[in-house]
Amino acid sequence: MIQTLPLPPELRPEASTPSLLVQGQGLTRQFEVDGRCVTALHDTSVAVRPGDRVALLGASGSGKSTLLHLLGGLDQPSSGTLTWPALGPAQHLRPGNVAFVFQAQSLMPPLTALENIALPLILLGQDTADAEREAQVWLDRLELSALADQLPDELSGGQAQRVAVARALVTHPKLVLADEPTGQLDSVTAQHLMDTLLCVLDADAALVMATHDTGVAQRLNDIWHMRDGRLTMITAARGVTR
Ligand SMILES: Nc1ncnc2c1ncn2[C@@H]1O[C@H](COP(=O)(O)OP(=O)(O)OP(=O)(O)O)[C@@H](O)[C@H]1O
Repeated sequence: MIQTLPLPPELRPEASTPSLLVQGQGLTRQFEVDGRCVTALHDTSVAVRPGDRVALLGASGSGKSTLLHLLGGLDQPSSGTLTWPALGPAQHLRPGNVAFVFQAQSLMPPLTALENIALPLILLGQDTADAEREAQVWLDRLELSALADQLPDELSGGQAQRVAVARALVTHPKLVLADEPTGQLDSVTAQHLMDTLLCVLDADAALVMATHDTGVAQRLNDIWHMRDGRLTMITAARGVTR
């Protein structure tokens, strides 16, 4: 039988830590499908701190995407509380403080690689020329300079995901949520993407990444294991931590 983990002290309802990037307590998310209630996430409590590197590991349908969407404010829990103590109210999270990298095909098709990367800065009110100058710096940093003028459908899967990483990080977000970003890449390209992401991520930014790939998960510091909508175990690189 699957049991929900007991709450560590920092996640108990009375605890509130201003430095936490996101804190979820007793999160449940239910969907109605064909008149039937599907519980995608059951009574799950999590906290993410600056500098955390977390892999969210679990089978298909275990609730990884549902949890990521809640943590990034893309969706709301059916019950439970969700706060971003160090980031402010949900409506101020994106773009800027929180960024997503999805599995594939998340770039804007009519925009070039450079324009895609500049877009979050423009949405934040930056002048287009300045935003594109910063985007060019990210293209250079990720060894994508030659692809500046390419449209998304002219890029390989690995190149498109590197552009998506640059677009996510261009605002220096404090919380990066990645939903199987290597899911459609071969293993060499996947490891290259992980190398890039871990190298260019700000040290005080947190990364939470959903993956099916234990090799990818081992590159991060903590592994949150999910099963049937529950967080069943948290492990560190060298063993069970709770
Ligand atoms: N918008 C939705 N409407 C209805 N059901 C949903 C919705 N989103 C998720 N679910 C259901 O919730 C459960 C968990 O889905 P979720 O996508 O979070 O799992 P996952 O672990 O990310 O899976 P995968 O690895 O395949 O992406 C599944 O049964 C799924 O069908």
